Amino acid sequence: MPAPNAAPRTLYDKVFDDHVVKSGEGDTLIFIDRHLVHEVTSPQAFEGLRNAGRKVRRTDCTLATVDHNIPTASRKNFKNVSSFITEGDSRAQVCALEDHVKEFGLTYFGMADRRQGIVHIIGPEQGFTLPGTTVVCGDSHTSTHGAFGALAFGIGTSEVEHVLATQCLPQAKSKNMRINVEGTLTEGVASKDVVLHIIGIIGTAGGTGCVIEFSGSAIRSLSMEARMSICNMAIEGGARAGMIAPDEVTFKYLKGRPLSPREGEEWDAAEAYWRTLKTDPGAKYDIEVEIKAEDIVPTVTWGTSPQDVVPITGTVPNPANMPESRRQDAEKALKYMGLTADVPMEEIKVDKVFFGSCTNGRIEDMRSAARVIVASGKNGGPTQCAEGVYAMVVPGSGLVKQQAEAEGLDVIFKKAGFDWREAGCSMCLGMNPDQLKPGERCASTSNRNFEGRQGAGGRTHLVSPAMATAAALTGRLTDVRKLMGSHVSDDGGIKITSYADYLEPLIPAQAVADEIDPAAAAEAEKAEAASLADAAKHASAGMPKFTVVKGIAAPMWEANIDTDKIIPKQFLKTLLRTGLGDALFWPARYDVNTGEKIPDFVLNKEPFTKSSLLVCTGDNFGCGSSREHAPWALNDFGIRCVMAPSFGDIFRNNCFKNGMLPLILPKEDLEVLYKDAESGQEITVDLENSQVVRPSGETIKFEIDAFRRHCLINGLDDIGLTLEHENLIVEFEAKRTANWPWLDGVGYAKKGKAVVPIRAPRKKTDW
Ligand SMILES: CC(C)[C@H](C(=O)O)[C@@H](O)C(=O)O
Ligand code: SF4
Repeated sequence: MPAPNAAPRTLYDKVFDDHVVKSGEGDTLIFIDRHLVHEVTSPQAFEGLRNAGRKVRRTDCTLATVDHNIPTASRKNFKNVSSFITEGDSRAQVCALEDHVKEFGLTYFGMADRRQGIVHIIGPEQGFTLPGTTVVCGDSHTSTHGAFGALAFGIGTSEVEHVLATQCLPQAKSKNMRINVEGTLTEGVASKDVVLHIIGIIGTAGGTGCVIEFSGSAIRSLSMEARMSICNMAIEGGARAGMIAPDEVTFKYLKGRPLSPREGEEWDAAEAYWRTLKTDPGAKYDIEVEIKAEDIVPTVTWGTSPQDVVPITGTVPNPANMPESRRQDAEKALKYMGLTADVPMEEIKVDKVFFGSCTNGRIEDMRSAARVIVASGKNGGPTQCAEGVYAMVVPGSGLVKQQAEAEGLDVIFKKAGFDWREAGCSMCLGMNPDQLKPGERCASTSNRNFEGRQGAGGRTHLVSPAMATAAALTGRLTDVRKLMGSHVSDDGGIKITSYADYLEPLIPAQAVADEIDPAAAAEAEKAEAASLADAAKHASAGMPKFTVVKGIAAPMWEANIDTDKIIPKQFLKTLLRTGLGDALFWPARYDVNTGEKIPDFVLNKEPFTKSSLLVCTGDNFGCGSSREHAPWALNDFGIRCVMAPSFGDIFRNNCFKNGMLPLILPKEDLEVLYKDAESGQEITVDLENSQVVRPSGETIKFEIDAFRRHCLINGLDDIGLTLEHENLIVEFEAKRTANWPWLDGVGYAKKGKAVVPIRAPRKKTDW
């Protein structure tokens, strides 16, 4: 592709430019190459599609699986979802996805398919994720796929519907940020330690509004799996996406995957394009961070935000030594975590160990953990889980599990007393039965240590797979290097197999294409085009309008109010967009033991029970998960506008999609409005005149993107607006087929046809 402009560009600029369907006023409309779908964030999207009489535009570029809700117990006796999942809401959500994939003709890796697993594990595993592609999913950790040089980001449910209907998304261009890690990582330091260290430095809001490119010799030295762990947590650094330029390591990983370009001419063309995907010399980054690999040691979190990190060799931080702005948050975190300042981290005892998640549920993670068990034995250290510690290993996909079993890793784990489970998200967020009890402390290889994340009242310490294993063996947070001793770089004698032995080819495209009658296919394409053109005519004002909102404003001061806090996991199992108001801020609003309202919490106090605005002086409101349930819950409570110094990117987008206003204001103005809010007097947010009116009548002017403002004031439905550009989308698709033919779902069936799931070769599903 010729570069649209001659100035040196970053990797992000290049991938963005190559996907522009339409630029001009407002956001740029970009084409989406790959859409991953899971059961939690899709039911309302499919419902919206059905109600509007729309179809899934590109079934060949869409892949669905179930991961969040499913039990990780043995599937030996699995017959179907209805009989296997006993918890009603979880079952309903999984069954809903099964119905939707049938209705809309999507490729689906269900529980009886060994390729089922966490969305962010199966995409790369299948070669669905490719360099230079745009990848989205209704899930914040979509950033994982950026490890391939893809532009991959999480979206909310309204955007899921948008992509299903149009295969496009309106996107604002993010800023370019580079994090350069130079040098050699020292023994016993994993990529998880690198990313925890980075987040400790930049903070959870450090990457807000940016796409981070991770570069430098230390990053280049990492395997694809280790790179994925880094990009996975770019979202914890507040970034829209994380990216790493593709190189030989990437190409080697992708060769032979079921959905990778086919070897020969197609592969060669793809590789030639991929080699152009690197930042040009002289390209400018808006923010640059330099990190020395040698400074990184095994790292662990102590608090309730992923930025609360400390070297394992350190002590629990003392809020008294922190800057004033962080003190209150730190005291609250220590209280929640049940920790005392200045205690050595290695003295902290754990009750549980969780091994898995989209951060660290891959085969290399399993190997590194198994190696610790073997090395500890060789050193005369413990080889069994410490007394009273329950440790679970949850592979990220059925194929990871199968490969680990072929390598004998399951035996090493089981002998050491670990529980060997089936694939899924599991205790990473506990939407299934795998949860911590109140007060329980867990060393976890996952990515979020928010309050209540792994279970109400549970306490999470984020660590690498090796560190999690060390904690399981000793019963406390432990510097894994002590257990490894001289065996720190030893392979532990573990038999390594090739992933290729566990991948099965999908139904060859030709086999399915042959079955299609060309006349019928042409007819179907015509009908599809007509239906899309018809849908375009219905570009409508379908959203509630936002003009002027006058009302009580709830004051809040905390920084990093994440979407888990706004609406925790147990309320994500709904199939509706409504009815979540009572659950808003559930962990802070209700007593975890009695379920009674906490009188001190602002929304439980008069007059704030009737708030229609929220003023937050803390940064990064709505960070974390992509759950659109957060704005839905605020909306259902009656809150139409949140004012804060900064927002999590996905949350902010989700607000706009629901006719709500996430308003960024300077801290000084927010301090003033906070006091007004505290007084219980009404504040007016006047979008028509771009001003906030204080109770005194004094006005505070604000700026907001003109196009967003126009859409909010007129209640314009984004999908309808995109469908008005049907001709441009068709044009882009034709160009895409000509330039990047491997993206047209080649490994799947012909465009518009779903792949028939591969049958399990044996009856039992316990692979
Ligand atoms: C359920 C989903 C919306 C959520 C996310 O976006 O991250 C989940 O995967 C999580 O990790 O909290
Ligand atoms: S972060 Fe956890 S819950 Fe979210 S997708 Fe990854 S494994 Fe699943």
